[in-house]
Amino acid sequence: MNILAIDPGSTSTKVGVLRAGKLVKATIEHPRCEIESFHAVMEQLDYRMEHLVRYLRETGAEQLRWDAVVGRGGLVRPVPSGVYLVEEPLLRDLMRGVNGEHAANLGGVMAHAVAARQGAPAFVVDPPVIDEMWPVARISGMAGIERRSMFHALNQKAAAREVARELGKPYQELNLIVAHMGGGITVGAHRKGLVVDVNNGLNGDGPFSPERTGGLPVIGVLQLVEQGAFTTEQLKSIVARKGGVFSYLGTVDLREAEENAQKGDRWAALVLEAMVYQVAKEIGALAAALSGEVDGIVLTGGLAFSDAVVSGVRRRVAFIAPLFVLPGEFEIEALIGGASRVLSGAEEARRYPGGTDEDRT
Ligand SMILES: Nc1ncnc2c1ncn2[C@@H]1O[C@H](COP(=O)(O)OP(=O)(O)O)[C@@H](O)[C@H]1O
Ligand SMILES: CCCC(=O)OP(=O)(O)O
Repeated sequence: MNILAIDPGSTSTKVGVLRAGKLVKATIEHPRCEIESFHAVMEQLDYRMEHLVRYLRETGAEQLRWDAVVGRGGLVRPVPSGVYLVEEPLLRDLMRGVNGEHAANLGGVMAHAVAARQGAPAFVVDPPVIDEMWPVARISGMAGIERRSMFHALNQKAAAREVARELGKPYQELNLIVAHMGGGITVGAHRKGLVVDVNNGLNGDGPFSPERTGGLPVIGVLQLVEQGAFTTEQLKSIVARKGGVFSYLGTVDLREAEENAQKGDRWAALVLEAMVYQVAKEIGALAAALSGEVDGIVLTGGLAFSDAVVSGVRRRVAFIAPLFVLPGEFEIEALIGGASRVLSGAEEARRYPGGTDEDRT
């Protein structure tokens, strides 16, 4: 089988080519200044496609006949976990960004563009909006504002399934707490195969991260608006891209922040300790949500490469359950895996619902 996987991130496009059973992965980096010259995510489509096509040409993959092309799913309407065929309603919702702007919206659109040239199917797998939250987790504390499922679903599910394999049990029989710790951080309670509670990774919820604020004291935010310190657009950008470690230390690179802390920068050390503390608190909260019935805690994402982060979280949560550390992310493998399961008939591709405005929540 030949499968192409496309995983657009904020400043890179990760690519996976499965060819004769062998997976080759690559990261196409996009300089921040080039990305920032676009106003909207979808305006980057031609730019990202040019880079992708050049990569495929240079690696000799342009000539391949794809059995499927699979992209990271975006911020579409809430859907159950699974592999989705990219058809008109899904394509339209990705392009409109019905649930928000994010580079991931480009994944399914790019996959469709490549696949359509050859009449191959295009898929997305476990988009960030998959919604398995139980009703009690949806109540926010204010009528009219609902907590919504928006998280690193693809990597969290892949990491959880990997730990289930290690434990020799089906994912559907385990209770796991998975912390994806990258530029953004989401922590999910996986109860018997369903993510029943998770912080919204983009809208200001949960722990702060290298580039996101996480949950903030609401009155403090309102005061900033009243004082005219920021427009709402600026605040949204801080919440999603320029908050967290960046707002305190001026970098989103944890290695740089750790180096400064090791050289004696006590403020940097305190900020990093606070991030670790908030991750541990989130894990503890979800342990309570699962009534203490936790088979394992999984740490994944780029920050799981950091000994200081892992040992800091371990120190505070080891009493709950055994810790599994899977540094980095497995999104390309999860995309290829999803497409392979559909092509081999092990799983049926799901159809994204019709997509009329009336349907939308
Ligand atoms: N070896 C490492 N030690 C500490 N931090 C690391 C290491 N490798 C990557 N990181 C940090 O992980 C974060 C990026 O994680 P990643 O999962 O790649 O995020 P994303 O996919 O969200 O961009 C950055 O803050 C980066 O500095
Ligand atoms: C939480 C939704 C997905 C997301 O935020 O991904 P990145 O952290 O890779 O931007």
